[in-house]
Amino acid sequence: MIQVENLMKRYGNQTVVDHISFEVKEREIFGMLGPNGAGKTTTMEMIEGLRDPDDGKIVVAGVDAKRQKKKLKQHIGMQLQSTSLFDYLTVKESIELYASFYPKARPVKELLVSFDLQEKEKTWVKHLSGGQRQRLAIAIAVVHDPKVIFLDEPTTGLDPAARRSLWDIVLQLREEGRTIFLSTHYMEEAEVLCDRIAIMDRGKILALDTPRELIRQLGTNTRIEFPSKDDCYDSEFSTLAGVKKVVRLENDLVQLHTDQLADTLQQLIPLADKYHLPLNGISTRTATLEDVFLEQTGKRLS
Ligand SMILES: Nc1ncnc2c1ncn2[C@@H]1O[C@H](COP(=O)(O)OP(=O)(O)OP(=O)(O)O)[C@@H](O)[C@H]1O
Repeated sequence: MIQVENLMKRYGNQTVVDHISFEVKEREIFGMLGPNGAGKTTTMEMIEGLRDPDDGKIVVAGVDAKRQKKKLKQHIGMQLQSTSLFDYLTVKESIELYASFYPKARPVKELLVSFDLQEKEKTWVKHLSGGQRQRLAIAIAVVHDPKVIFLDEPTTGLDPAARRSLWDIVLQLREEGRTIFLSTHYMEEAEVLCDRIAIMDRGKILALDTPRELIRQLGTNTRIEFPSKDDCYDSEFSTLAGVKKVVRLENDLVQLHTDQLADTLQQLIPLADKYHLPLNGISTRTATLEDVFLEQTGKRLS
């Protein structure tokens, strides 16, 4: 549904999107995960025809995004980081306004129901909660029934309940047969929603696959973390059963990557006893996309 080849964008002498290529399949939720400034918005807005690339090819639903911008608009819906809404229009009036921009639009009532905004139809935009505002922004993005929807960090700033309710909406959009391109810096969001994820940092795609496969490629499935001020015991940690890697984190934390959690812990406790190492605050967890990100970039996403 989307093909991107060798896409590049420069601002001054900074290359913010560095020759990236990828494809998004039909009816897929495709996520771009990366920290602030990674180049996600720039990439998304080039695909949407809002920014001109310096190089590369973009085809969306068979339309050349660089040359056929008018045609492109019929096929795509966008929720930008700052979708313009008018404070003193009601929810219903806002949808009607955006619907009037297109020759054919979905019935307003249907959108109010789909986005759980019936009770707010007469409420001014100014008085909506963050979650309701985002739901309205997405309702407006799909008012012309587009095949492809772009959501730029749709849940940033929302509380957990509003975030989950928005996830349901995104899943529903896919159920309706749409293709969704989403950017986020929340790993959980990427893990829950996305069929495939591109991990982006400094303008480059570092890894691209399903969340499950990205985690599987790490090789070890469990992380043990505990405070450890200096690295003099790290070589001993690396000999513990199951430990494949010892990583020093910021804040005097050490992380053991293991595929035999119970065995590692069984050997770690006597070792800590022997050297009087406090294991206060020790935690164990299954590997996540955060670990994939750490592995790829050497830094934490959150
Ligand atoms: N119009 C512009 N002029 C100059 N530099 C820009 C412009 N837009 C973005 N940049 C720079 O390009 C880089 C990538 O920005 P971009 O907004 O695409 O990243 P992002 O991954 O979407 O981050 P965020 O999550 O903060 O939106 C940043 O260093 C940013 O400062």
